[in-house]
Parts: sequence; C-alpha cells; structure tokens
Amino acid sequence: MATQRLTKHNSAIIMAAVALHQELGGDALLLLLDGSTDWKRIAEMTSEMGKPVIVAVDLANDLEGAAEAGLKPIALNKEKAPLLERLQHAILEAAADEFIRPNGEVVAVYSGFQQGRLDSISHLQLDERMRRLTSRDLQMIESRVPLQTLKMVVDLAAQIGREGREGKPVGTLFVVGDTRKVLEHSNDSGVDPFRGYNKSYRNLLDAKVQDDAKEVAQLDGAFVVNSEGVIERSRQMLEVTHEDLTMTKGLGARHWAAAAITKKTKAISIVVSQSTGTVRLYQDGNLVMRIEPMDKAVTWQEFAFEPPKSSPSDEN
Ligand SMILES: Nc1ncnc2c1ncn2[C@@H]1O[C@H](COP(=O)(O)OP(=O)(O)OP(=O)(O)O)[C@@H](O)[C@H]1O
Repeated sequence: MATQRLTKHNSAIIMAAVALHQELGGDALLLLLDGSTDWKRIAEMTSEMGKPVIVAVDLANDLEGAAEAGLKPIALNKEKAPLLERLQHAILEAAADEFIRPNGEVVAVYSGFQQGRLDSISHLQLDERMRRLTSRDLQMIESRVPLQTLKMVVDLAAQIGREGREGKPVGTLFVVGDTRKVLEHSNDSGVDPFRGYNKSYRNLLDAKVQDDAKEVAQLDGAFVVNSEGVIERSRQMLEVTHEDLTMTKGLGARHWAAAAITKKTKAISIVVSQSTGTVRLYQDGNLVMRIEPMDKAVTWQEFAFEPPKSSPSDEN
C-alpha cells in the first residue's frame, strides 16, 4: 500500500491550489497522489470550495475511506505510466464521471519532479477533442455493453494507438459483447496465446492482462471480448461480408471487418488504425465514435516530463 504524506509542504501546495481555484474558477480540484493519505483532512482543507475534489491514485486499495470523506476517488491502474499519461487519464475519468464538463476547467495538483512531494499546480482547460471520450458519448452505446467495460477497452485502444509497441505503430481490433454470435463468424488466425487460461488471466480490467493484450495486438486478427471485459479469444479472423456498408474512403480490411461484425451481431467494435493511431467505434455497421490519438489531441503535451524514479522522504 502506497501513501502520500500530508507534510507541511504538501498541505501548503494544496491550499495554494484551493486559492487558485477560488481566483480563476473551475469545475473541480484534482489531486494526483502517490497513494493513500488522510482523506478527512483533505476534505477539511478543501471544504470551502463547494466543488468536487477528485483524488486520483494508482491502486483502488489506496482509496479506502476517500468517498466516505466526501471526495471523488479515481483508481488509475497506471503505476508505471509517465506523469502526463496518468494526468490525462485522471482528467478523462473525471470527465467521464461528469465531475468536469467537456470543455470545463480543472485545477490539478501533482508531483511533477519528485515522487511524494506535491510541487506542481496547473489550471487546465479540457481540450475540445478530449470531449469525444466523455461518458455522454459512450453512454449512447451503453445499452449493450456496460459502460465500465467499454471505457476500459476504449482507453486501452487509445493507448495502443498512441504508443504502439517498441516504437512501432500497432493496429488492432476488439469486438466487445455478444461473444457467442461473434465467435460463429470467427476463425483462428494463429495460436491464441490467451486460450486455456483461467478467466482472471484474461480479464482486461487487470493491468497485467492489458499489457499482455498490447503484446498480442501486434499479431494478426481480432480480440473477442465479453461484456465483463474478459478476452474470450484473440487472433481471430472475422469471416463477414460487407456489401451494404458505407465506409470512409481509405479504410482497409480491418475496418471493414470491424464494421461488418457489428451489423451481423450486437457487438461493438473498437478498432485501432495502424497507420494513424485513430480509434473508431462501430455499432450496427455504423461509425459511432472516432478518437484521435491523445498525443495530438491534448494541447499541454509540452509538459511530458517524467518524475525521477527515486522517492526521497519529504520531511519539510
Ligand atoms: N477479417 C478480419 N478479421 C480480423 N482482422 C483482420 C481482418 N482483415 C484484416 N485484419 C487485420 O487487419 C490487418 C491490416 O489490414 P488492412 O491494412 O487492410 O486494414 P486497415 O483497415 O487499413 O487498417 P490499418 O489502418 O490498421 O492499416 C491485417 O494484417 C489483419 O491483422
């Protein structure tokens, strides 16, 4: 269990962020923390704001007591990710939970330079294009696949589109929901590395499984994922015809198959283009959402620095 100490220094930074929020306004205060802390004290320190105080940490366990204290907890599951990615993820989650309006503002507090020591305050405006990932958009699609599963797969797909693997761009396809029917239209394109494993080793809600999926995404074929986020099969070639689909010019076989399978089944396809990193969602044969790679979408990209790995204790 990781902790974030409320030292005199850290408390002063949080109070400065509250003052900045009062001065400039915003939808919420976001505290990106290294772990569990005295949630009640944070709630007291921020009580006069009258706005949501979002506390984001990596592990759900570390958030115990935060909601009871009146804070809005977010578990990032991104322990080793660079600061910018964790910050983006926290903001997207907060937007998806509607704590921040799609083009709203937020004051964020985080450790930009040294772990355990809050040293940075940003007053951020949600980028126009980040709006695509808010829950209102995803909720339109929710009726068939739970929002939690959808958000998680979309997030993973966006990560794959943005990062690729080992410096190379990666394209892939997730077909989520209505698994039994999807499998009637699928064939193995090679050895399925997930086959035979217990469900817990195939659940995409687990960060380790997401990592395995990123590896397998480099291989041919699609992931067939059930509504709970469990990979039922990977490396599947979808055998679907697509005569009566209207598709954007320039999209190839992967995108056609992605759209076509949603016409034949109640599944939702989430496809990452290898050439552009763009993520597209299809339902009923139609494109229902398009997400450009985050790197390009977020205007504060120049803040992409990583904090040092060591974490000297902060006694000030
Ligand atoms: N029917 C299918 N089912 C599953 N995967 C497929 C199918 N057809 C193609 N693919 C996958 O898509 C890959 C790329 O194909 P193609 O370049 O035609 O797709 P695309 O839609 O242009 O996507 P990208 O933008 O990623 O290149 C193939 O190597 C294969 O892994």
